[in-house]
Amino acid sequence: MAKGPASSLFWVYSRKRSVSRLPALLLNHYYVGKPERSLAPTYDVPVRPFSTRLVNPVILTYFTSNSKLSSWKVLFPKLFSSLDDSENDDLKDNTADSDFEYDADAGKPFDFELQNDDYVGVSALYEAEDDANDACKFKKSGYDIDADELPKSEKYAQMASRDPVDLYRELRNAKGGPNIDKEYWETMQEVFHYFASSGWASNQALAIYIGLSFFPIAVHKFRDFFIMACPFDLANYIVSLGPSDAAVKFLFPIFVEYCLEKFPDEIKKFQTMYESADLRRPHTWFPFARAMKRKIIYHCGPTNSGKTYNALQRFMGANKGIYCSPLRLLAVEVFDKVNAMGVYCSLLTGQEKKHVPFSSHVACTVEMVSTNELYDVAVIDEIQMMADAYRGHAWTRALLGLKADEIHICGDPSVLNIVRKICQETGDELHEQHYERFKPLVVEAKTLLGDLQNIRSGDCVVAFSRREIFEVKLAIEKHTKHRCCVIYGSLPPETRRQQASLFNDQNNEYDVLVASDAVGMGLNLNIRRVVFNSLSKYNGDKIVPVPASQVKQIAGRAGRRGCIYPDGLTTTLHVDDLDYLIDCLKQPFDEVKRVGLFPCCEQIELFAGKIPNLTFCQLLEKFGESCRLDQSYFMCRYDHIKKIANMLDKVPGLSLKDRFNFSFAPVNVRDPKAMYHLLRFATAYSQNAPVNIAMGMPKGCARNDAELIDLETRHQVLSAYLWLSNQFNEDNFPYVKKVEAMANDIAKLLGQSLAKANWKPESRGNAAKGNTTKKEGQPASNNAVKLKTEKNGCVYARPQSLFKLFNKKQHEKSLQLE
Ligand SMILES: Nc1ncnc2c1ncn2[C@@H]1O[C@H](COP(=O)(O)OP(=O)(O)OP(=O)(O)O)[C@@H](O)[C@H]1O
Repeated sequence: MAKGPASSLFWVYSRKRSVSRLPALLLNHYYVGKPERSLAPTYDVPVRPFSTRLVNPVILTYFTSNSKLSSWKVLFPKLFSSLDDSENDDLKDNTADSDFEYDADAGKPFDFELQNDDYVGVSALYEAEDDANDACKFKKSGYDIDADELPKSEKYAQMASRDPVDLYRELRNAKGGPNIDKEYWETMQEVFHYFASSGWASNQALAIYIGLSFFPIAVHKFRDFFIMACPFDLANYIVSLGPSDAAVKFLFPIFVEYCLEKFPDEIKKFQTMYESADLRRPHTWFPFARAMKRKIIYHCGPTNSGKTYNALQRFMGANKGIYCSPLRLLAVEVFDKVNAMGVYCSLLTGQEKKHVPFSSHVACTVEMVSTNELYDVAVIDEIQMMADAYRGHAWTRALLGLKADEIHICGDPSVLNIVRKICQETGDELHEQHYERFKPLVVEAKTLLGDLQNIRSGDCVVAFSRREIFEVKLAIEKHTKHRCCVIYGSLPPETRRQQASLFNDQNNEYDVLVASDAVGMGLNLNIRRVVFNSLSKYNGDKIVPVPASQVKQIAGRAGRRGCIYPDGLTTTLHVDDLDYLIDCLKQPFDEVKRVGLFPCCEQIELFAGKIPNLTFCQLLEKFGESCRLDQSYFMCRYDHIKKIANMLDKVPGLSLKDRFNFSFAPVNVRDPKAMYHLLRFATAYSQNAPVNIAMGMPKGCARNDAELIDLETRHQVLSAYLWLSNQFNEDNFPYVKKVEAMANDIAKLLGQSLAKANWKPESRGNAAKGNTTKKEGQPASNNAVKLKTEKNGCVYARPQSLFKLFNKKQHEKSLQLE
């Protein structure tokens, strides 16, 4: 039986005799103040401890914040409990029943923590009442005061302090229809609507195994029950609170009582699910690594400080080593470099396996790392990616599971503290080596004054969308003598490398690089100055400022040691962005509090065994809803995986493991063509037929943006084929050689197309529909002019300086205080 607060809760609940221990446990948990671990994964809403700060704090806040009532600072909070009278009596006395193994602290007087924001509504309510000062007449034990004689505030105070169990019992035993008028009824509806959408309440409900998906249904039923049975004074009080956090916190313990009684089956079901979706203590998943005494060396510093270089020295000197890379591109670079230095090294990425005879070393992408093999030295590059919302789990798994005597991890300081914590749990010995940048990065205050004609040789212009990248390239090539290379995420690694070499080579006309954030990692480039075209980007939802850590990482690419421009410069295109850039560079690294995890296939299989008859997509969803995590971890986002899983639900004959593997295939889920091919592959595989590629080669270079996007998609499909051939039995994927050749040819075509690209870019959606707005040969000049107009027309949402924002907030606060 798991020992989390939630499980202990259920344990007491499910034991008939000890039902009345429930409040004691809740109380203790609150009293201790810091739960050992979070109850469930919550992605946006911070996980709060389950507590009894539910009813009484409303009144307590009032009492404790009122100097006249200071004698009420220490109170016995009323507990909420089961409905068994005999057992409740024990609690009402606040005396511990030794049979029930009460915690010694249960029922002791304590100060409630004040959470002013939460209770603002109620405090304001009290303040509005002149007669509030008389509240000290009210005694907690004095329920015998005639309620009708009390001023309104006292009535509310009395109501707020009532035992939720008593209240629930009254409601349950109430006879007849609702006692409230229409206006009240509407406000009550709003209150329950607020309750149903409260992240706090849904999180707290997990403690009694009311899952997130069942929570709204439970609230709905509770609402119907409550409104039908609600007496006037109670309705009056709820209406006075209105749809507010105070109302939620008042209602919640009554809701708990209601759920415990009404939904035992649902609770039991969710408990079973909950217990099989256990992602706590992930370090124990790797017993062999735990049996080793590993030495972890954290190479900690900013970009271009020599971290990876030093780690690779140890890697090359080892008898057997593994290098784990964040990108395929970087794995290939290390593979080439190490072999060139005479150390036999194989390559292992999702798409390619290159076995070098007699090799004792391997360069792989971090997802491909083996936790079965034993190594002398392992290197995990860019360890801060542990916090990545999508891929973080791969780094976490590598750090926890690698069987290596010595593990070198390279990265910025953002994850230093959490790595320290993890090492304490794993028992590994941690050594820290701190680094400084070889040469400081200099910010050019002049900027480009909004004019791309101020671009110079060796500049890298960074833009955060494919569209912007091509617009900038077009403008530069139109208005200056410079030629541009291009690097962005959806280009194949081979093309990115080709573009990087073209830019690095001093003997050609390509002297400017236009790139997305993909330039921030992995490529050694001869960049003299990084120029930010903009500092906002679309995050799939809205336009947001580029995070400071990313700005640092990208700016840090300027002036790398060993390149022809060792002094790094950075600036912005527009003067208005300069403050934000400077702020970002000045900021210390944000400390990462949680790192990513994702269940392995076996964990999902185990979970599936508990709740049969669900599709794979539903299984993933349920797992995400019900899984438990320690405080240092979050479950990685899996919306893209779910999209593929959802599509494949229509393909019969695939095992759960097949579905799991297919769902991780590296395709852009927003690209319908790529998704279509993936579906085709899965269908053929499910029928045990040879999976064919069914895709021809394009005749030549792309002549417009739609054709360029088409090339990118084709490469992606080929890449997915190769990836799948490595996950499944190769017999099912018999065209690997052909596909490899096609992928190489397309990567080359892409390179050639980029060199010629002088057309106006389109969005992927338009291109996919074949909706080309620009025909071949259309003059580029109009586009460049349009580009300027768009810029002036505020298409770009400029991020504000963080310090300015901070000062503004401070100013607003002081005004509010005044
Ligand atoms: N001691 C050294 N001798 C020669 N070259 C070095 C040395 N240390 C680092 N370099 C070179 O400096 C450049 C930056 O080093 P490295 O890649 O190790 O930095 P980093 O801190 O890991 O940066 P990033 O995180 O951006 O990769 C590389 O080209 C590397 O080869």
